[in-house]
Amino acid sequence: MRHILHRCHYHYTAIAQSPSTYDVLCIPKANIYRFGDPNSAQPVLRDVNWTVREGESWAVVGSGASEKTALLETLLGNMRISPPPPGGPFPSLSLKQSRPINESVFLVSFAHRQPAFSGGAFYDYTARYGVVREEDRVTLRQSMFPEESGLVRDSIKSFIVPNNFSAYHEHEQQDPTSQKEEKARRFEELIDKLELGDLLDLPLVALSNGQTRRARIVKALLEQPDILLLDEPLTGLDFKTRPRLLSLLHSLHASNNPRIIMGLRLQDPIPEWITHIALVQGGRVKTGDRSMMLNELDHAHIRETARSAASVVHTSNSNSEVLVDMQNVNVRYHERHVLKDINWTIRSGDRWHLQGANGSGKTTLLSVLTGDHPQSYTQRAPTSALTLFGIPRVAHATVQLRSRIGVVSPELYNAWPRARNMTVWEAIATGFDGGSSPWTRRARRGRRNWHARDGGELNEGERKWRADRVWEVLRGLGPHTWDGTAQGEATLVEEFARLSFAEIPAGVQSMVLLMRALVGRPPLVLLDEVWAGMDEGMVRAARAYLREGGAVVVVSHWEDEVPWGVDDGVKRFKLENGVGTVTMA
Ligand SMILES: Nc1ncnc2c1ncn2[C@@H]1O[C@H](COP(=O)(O)OP(=O)(O)OP(=O)(O)O)[C@@H](O)[C@H]1O
Repeated sequence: MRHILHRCHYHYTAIAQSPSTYDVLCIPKANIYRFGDPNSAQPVLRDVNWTVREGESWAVVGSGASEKTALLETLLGNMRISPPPPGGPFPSLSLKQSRPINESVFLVSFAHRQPAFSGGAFYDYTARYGVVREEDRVTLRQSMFPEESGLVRDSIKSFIVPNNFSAYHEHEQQDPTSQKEEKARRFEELIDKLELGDLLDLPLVALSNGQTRRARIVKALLEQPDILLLDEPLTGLDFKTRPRLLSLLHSLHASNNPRIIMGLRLQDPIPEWITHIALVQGGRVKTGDRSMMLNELDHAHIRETARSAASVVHTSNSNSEVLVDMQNVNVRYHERHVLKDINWTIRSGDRWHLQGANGSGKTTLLSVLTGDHPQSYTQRAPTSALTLFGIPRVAHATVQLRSRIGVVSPELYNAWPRARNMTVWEAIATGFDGGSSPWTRRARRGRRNWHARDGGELNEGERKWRADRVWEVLRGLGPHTWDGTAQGEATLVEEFARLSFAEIPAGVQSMVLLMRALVGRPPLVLLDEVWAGMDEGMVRAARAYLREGGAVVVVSHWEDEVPWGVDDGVKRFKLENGVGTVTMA
């Protein structure tokens, strides 16, 4: 594609012109490097030539989450632009020069989920389901107004600018009371538009994934940035919330309050109000208006083929073994009755799509099924029953259930320890027992041996089976499968297995956690929002791989992310107002 070399227009030079000609951002023909890397190093992005003008609405679309994120990070000032844009190291030009970049440009990313806050240790995310601990009691409302809720100590209050309104609206010079009122008014409006009103007094830890994501967007908007970068904002949002959010973002963007730039995956639909697209692929950025770039996207976007691939091998029938049997299962948190008399049977070979709006109880239901939820113990006769693998839940040790149910979920991803020096191979191998280390304590002191399910060590035959199985999964889902060529399998797989888990990109970490869930050949696999952050090639490889194997439950708000079609006999379990219903596809 022919690149037009843009000249950057500063705010102060453009001010006499029509407002539509202002440049909001400008990177004029430059390479992007990580800070600390010299110009002789390999740039993260090459020959970027990109101008965003006032009035344009941009999406940054990328095939790999890491490249797309690199461009968004550049806008945040976290990458080095060489040569730098005229007037300074940052690409944002039309903004108030007096405002530091960390106040004027914000990024809220759903592609790269929050890493664990636990300094590298595995933290117990199941704590959310039990009695909420004192330190987790911060409510949604308090988190939005920390300076007023006692969460900020008096001694540091004077260092906090109540909000950024005075810096932002220099000419308005609002007094502190009207600033507060304005912030409160905006808060009410946003809470209403994103339907968070009923949740304001819940502890943050009690919010579902979709509720948390909406809350993070509100929090960022209350900080009044000039530009809000939203990376994959539709991830994990239910189908009713998506148009609401998009319409809110459109109206905010139209009034420059703030300007929105969206990060999207190649496979995501482009909202109709987006006028321009920056396509990040193979270390280069192509930019242009919507109609021109949609052609580029079609070209870049290899349509999913897995659905039409060879038909599935394993399917269930009414004689297949019952793995899970729920009879009148209920979960309550005080007056909130989240699951009401749920009846659900999962058989060997079943393919389930678990559906329901944000907050409808999907994660809660899965946590009952894995035995992580304390209320899984209270589902007993005569009122209810929870039978797992043929025996009542209460008769199972929870650790044993972990080796029989493979799980990938946002909670697991967030909680996964990253500071430890764990290789990709070891991370996958933890899947046999569902813990976070494959080795016994003694092994860590020098003699490496596998954990066994009873806490002891394994014999040689079992050790060999496990090691072979890790390599098998790596061959089935490793990097050579993501580009569809399957080239260089042996070398790629070996090199990949040796990488540090903590240092691979977020989408690749998701892929490794999927391999971990599958490695032990568990009879039941639960995949909750498993595709977040993965690029299209990974999704395609994973979907093709998942067409075989044991019973699988997929949680996704996107019908086309479910790896099976009608012909594969996929069944749907839908939660609505706490009630579950089964529908066949
Ligand atoms: N400790 C708690 N106290 C009160 N309510 C809670 C608690 N934990 C969860 N909830 C509520 O239970 C409901 C179900 O949450 P859950 O995480 O199961 O939803 P979900 O269907 O998985 O949503 P999403 O699609 O957003 O991930 C939510 O409305 C949530 O706020």
